[in-house]
Amino acid sequence: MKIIKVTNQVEGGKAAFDIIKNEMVAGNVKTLGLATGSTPETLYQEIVASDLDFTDMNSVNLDEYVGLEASNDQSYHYFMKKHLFEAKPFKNNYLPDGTTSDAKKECARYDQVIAENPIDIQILGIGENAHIGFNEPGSSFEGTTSEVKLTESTIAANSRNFAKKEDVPTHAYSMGIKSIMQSKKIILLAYGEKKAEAIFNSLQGPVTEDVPGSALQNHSDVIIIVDEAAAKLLK
Ligand SMILES: N[C@@H]1[C@@H](O)[C@H](O)[C@@H](COP(=O)(O)O)O[C@@H]1O
Repeated sequence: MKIIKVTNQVEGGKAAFDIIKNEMVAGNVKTLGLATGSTPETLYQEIVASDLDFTDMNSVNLDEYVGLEASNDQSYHYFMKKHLFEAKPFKNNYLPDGTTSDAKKECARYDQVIAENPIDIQILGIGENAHIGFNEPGSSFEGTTSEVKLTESTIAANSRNFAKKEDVPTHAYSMGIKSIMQSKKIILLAYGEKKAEAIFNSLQGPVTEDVPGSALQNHSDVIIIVDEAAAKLLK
């Protein structure tokens, strides 16, 4: 596990961009695993401002809220379009379909998408409770795509993006930890003091399903990009 400390989120976006660019130039990337949330926004800004071409590449996103149409401005489809896909077209962009009510079928479909598009580099943010994707504490490390019930703390944290807390969906489809761990390379980004505990527990605490991010300790190629505040509990 390599830890890169940066001064702020803009520098973090640049550091992640440089890694992705080098891997792309070396011909190592066919499929990029993407994340939502405010954390990867500066990385996406770097990509948009660059001359990198994604038209031969595929993207696979981690998750989507259940019940939100792609046109809903709170959906992760919408987020990705706005922050990346509109400016940088890919061959295919895959996300779970939040409007499908047949959860079993949708999760099987998404597992198939992941199997057909092995992820070369997976970008991750982390929740304050150390969730990755939407895999909340207690999620199995052997899990594949599933419908997840969001915890109260995740709903509270994510409510800042919604008009009111009641608008936050209670469920999401999320890629499982097993699938995340099958990515060849993982870049986890975290900024701000609110993430300090999650970063410490994930990187230096025991490896346990109570801390989803701690699964990353078992991966052979993980790069953590953190600012001082998120790194402040690390020893
Ligand atoms: N499902 C997403 C995660 O993938 C993301 O890492 C997390 C943190 O969001 P933020 O980057 O806005 O702090 O939020 C959501 O729950």
